Amino acid sequence: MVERLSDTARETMLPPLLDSGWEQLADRDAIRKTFEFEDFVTAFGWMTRAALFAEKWNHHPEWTNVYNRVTVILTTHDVGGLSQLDAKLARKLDAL
Ligand SMILES: C[C@H](O)[C@H](O)[C@H]1CNC2=NC(N)=NC(=O)C2=N1
Repeated sequence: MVERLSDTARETMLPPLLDSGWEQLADRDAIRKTFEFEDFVTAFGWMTRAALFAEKWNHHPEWTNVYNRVTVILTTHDVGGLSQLDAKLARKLDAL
């Protein structure tokens, strides 16, 4: 059962993500990052690989793509805020 991140969990999980370019949204409990690629095909290829993990983990990003940029927002709808799954997916997106 996935749960909203506790204050203690946030203290360990969020700093590394903020260091790698994720930011917390002011108006909801979510994180956002814009990934930039060489061109549209590279961006879309990355989205395709990311989508396979999202589907495997049943945890899906809110994202938009404009040419070579993909803006990703992560939050866990089932709990109304950030959970471990968001940190896990964020780390995967950074690594892809
Ligand atoms: C029914 C289905 O398992 C849920 O809607 C899953 C699907 N993907 C999801 N993705 C995200 N980001 N948050 C969720 O709460 C979520 N829930």
